[in-house]
Amino acid sequence: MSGPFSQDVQSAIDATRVAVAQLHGELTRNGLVVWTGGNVSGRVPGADLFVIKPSGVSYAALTPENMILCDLAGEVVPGTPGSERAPSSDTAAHAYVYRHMPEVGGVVHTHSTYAVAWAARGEEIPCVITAMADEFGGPVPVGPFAIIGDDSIGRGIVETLTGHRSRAVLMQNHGPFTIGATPTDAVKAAVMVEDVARTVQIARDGGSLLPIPQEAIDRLYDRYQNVYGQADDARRATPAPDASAQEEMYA
Ligand SMILES: O=C(CO)[C@@H](O)[C@H](O)COP(=O)(O)O
Repeated sequence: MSGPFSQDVQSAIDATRVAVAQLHGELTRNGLVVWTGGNVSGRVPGADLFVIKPSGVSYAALTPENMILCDLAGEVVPGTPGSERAPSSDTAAHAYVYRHMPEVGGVVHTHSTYAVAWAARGEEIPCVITAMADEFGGPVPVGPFAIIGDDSIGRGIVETLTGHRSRAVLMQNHGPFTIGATPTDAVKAAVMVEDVARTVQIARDGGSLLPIPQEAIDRLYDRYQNVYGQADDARRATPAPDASAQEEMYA
């Protein structure tokens, strides 16, 4: 798709630019990145397009106008604001996720310390606290080692998270990638995965971890996804994998 766009699509692009630019501020506010590491993208509702940050640009300099509009092949849409700059080095990975997971509206990558430490060990985060059962419905899985810049990271994310309750994957030796129904939802998952990575690490440093029975994990997850919060919460737009599929995976 190339411009000029219909008024509806242009409005959606403009709103996505604002949201994605602002959400980068959450990565720095929550201490999930240093310098120019990490990135947020958002699908443009109603169009085969997404918005992502330019590569290697200071967080303080990110604005709606310098966000970059891409098609779902990961190509920059020429002639649009920001298109003169190189997009994020993870653009191909984000594009792959949007192509293969139509329910996903936002993708986030950070280098948050504790999550990266689990990724460096290639170790999934076990589900030993209720906050994890609520948010991720089980352990946070590890994805394969993948080279930056092509489809490999995207393939690893999609292969690992398809049919999985978790909206976060720890790409081995690299770090967390999270998905969500919206860009905000994906940023929330990035904040939460660092929080649980830190807490579980501290717990394990202090002694043995106590597992939560699968049946309790299922109940906590179901309640958090379907009862907690408000009925119009964006994450409700994404149907969660059913419990039986999860049980097979954990068997
Ligand atoms: O780890 C990586 C590359 O996967 C990134 O997080 C970079 O650290 C930030 O890259 P840009 O989005 O600025 O290109």
